[in-house]
Amino acid sequence: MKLKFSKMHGLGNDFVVVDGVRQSIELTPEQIKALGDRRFGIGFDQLLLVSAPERPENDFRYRIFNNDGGEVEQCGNGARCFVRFVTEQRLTNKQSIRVETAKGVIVPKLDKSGTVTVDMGVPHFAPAQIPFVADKEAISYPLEAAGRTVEISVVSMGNPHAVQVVDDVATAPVEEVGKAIESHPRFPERVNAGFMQIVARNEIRLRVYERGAGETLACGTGACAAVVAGIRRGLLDGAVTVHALGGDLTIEWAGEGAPVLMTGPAVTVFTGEIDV
Ligand SMILES: N[C@@H](CCC[C@H](N)C(=O)O)C(=O)O
Repeated sequence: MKLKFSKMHGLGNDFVVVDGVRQSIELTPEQIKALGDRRFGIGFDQLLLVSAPERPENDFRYRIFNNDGGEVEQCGNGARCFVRFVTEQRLTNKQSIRVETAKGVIVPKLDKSGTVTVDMGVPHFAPAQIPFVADKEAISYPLEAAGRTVEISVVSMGNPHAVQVVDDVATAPVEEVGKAIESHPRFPERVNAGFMQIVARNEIRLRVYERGAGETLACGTGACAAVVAGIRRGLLDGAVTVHALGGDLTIEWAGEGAPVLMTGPAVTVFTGEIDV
């Protein structure tokens, strides 16, 4: 089968985006893993499969796969690339698009400047909703990982996040500790591990060791989770610039029960066709 795709990125978090509206596509986890190989395949952090919605009031459905082949619930940078993709491919001319994900509908909007703002939905904190093994809900929890005790906040942005505050992201042991947290037994569905440095009440630096992909240059849901965790810990105010390795995002959150808004760029690098 010939598969047409676009190679895209959001701040260097890179994607292969596939049109499942006009092509009929079923990919196995092994095929996704092979396509994701940076030497023998195309290479990407996540593959996004765009298809027709299940419910008529929505515009599209999109499914997200990590480069280890596993399907996940949500992807912030991917949501922005999704909007640019359906616009560039002329699958819609709407500016505000309702898209079904594995964890509900999100509503990204393409701004006139070319950036995309996404309503990423309401964050959740109850251990069962992450899922995270804990006796009761708390703002933060001590966790043993890679021979140290770290203090993490847990946040579900549809997908699971564990965020810790560090003095300096440049020297934080992201690979070692991130890997240990990602597959820690207290996270039965694994987790994305965020390392956040507070620069000011409206500015952070962030690195994320992503579940199923390793450290990426940026993680949209990770940025949302970090800002929400920082606000709940009393360290940040409601609108924050997040400096990721690949560039900046703006994250806004009005507090408990409110949705998180994420604004940032989405770029098409090239289009192609590959045999699968
Ligand atoms: N890069 C993403 C998140 C992708 C999914 C994540 N690795 C998971 O397993 O939950 C983003 O921009 O949010």
